[in-house]
Amino acid sequence: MFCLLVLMCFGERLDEPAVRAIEDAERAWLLYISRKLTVFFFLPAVTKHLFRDRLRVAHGLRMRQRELFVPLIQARREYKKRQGQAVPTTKESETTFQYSYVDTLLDVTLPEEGNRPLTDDEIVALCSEFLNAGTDTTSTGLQWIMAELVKNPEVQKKLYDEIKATCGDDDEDVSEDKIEAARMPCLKAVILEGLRKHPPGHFVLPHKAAQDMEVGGYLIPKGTTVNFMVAEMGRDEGTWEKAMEFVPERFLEEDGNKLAAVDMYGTKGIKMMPFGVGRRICAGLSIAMLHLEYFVANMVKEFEWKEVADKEVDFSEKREFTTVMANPLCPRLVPRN
Ligand code: HEM
Repeated sequence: MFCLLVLMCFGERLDEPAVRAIEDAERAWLLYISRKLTVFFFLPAVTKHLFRDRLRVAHGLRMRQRELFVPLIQARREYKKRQGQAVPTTKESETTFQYSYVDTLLDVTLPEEGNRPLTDDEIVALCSEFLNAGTDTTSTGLQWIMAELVKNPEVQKKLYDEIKATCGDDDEDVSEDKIEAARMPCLKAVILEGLRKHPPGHFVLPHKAAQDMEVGGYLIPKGTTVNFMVAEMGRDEGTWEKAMEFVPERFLEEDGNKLAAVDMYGTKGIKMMPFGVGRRICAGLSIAMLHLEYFVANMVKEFEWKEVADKEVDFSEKREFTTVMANPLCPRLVPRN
């Protein structure tokens, strides 16, 4: 997942050591900021003096990201300059992709600051956010979904039948085009049910009340930090029948052949919000859904996922950057052919 996100971010297919170096730098940054920097939410004018060593360490970690990212950003700047000219048949054309997230950042200008472009430091921070936001979330979601498929073989069988009906005896991947063309309602329902029961983030990012609000008789004063109990919403027995069971059919029309209307954006009402809702909704919702559909479909197409006797699926949770399986999934994979 990380390799894929690095490619999308910088538009370059890097070799394994280079990807690992970026992954290590990102993990170190993420662990440090989530464990040590939350203290600065409180009285920052005071805490920034009391805990200045923490700021120094965080600065060092950011410099490491800078060291790794800036050459890639610079390469992309030069690639963009050359675009329009004939692309030479060199190593570059095999490993360099036509579009990347960095390209979009290089095009950004800030009208309120005299139309200046983003600085390298700002681009580094945004790339870091992109890599962190898009990897652990999707891989955590994927692990929970596969765990449910191991525990519910009859659902896995239904999904495999849908995949076979879509691909026939085709040996190739279940491609994005096939998923879109065939619609694959069972696949989509499995993903939605997985995200309802096991949202990778049990909270969204901290939000702030823009004005005084009354909610359920309580005053939320302007400026208050607020958050939302994402997991509890998806597991609410008042909203969802058999909330703690894995029932993808709840997202299908009665005849089971069509996906029922699902409002992931919260425009009509909010019953689950694994990606948040409203203005700050996950910027990667569509790509995340596509990644989950693609990986689940292909992993089920290639293997039957079975429970192992002394390594039963354990749905206990552990809070890391996302809420992961406390005891990671250890299934037996039986090749389909
Ligand atoms: C299953 C996978 C994913 C889940 C469950 C997920 C969930 C979320 C959630 C809950 C938020 C916070 C929303 C809020 O504060 O209201 C968020 C924000 C964000 N996500 Fe995702 N995400 C996923 C995948 C991705 C991917 C693949 C990308 C990028 C490629 C991405 C990029 C972002 C960004 C940039 C933000 C910050 C948006 C902002 O602050 O305005 N996410 N995501």
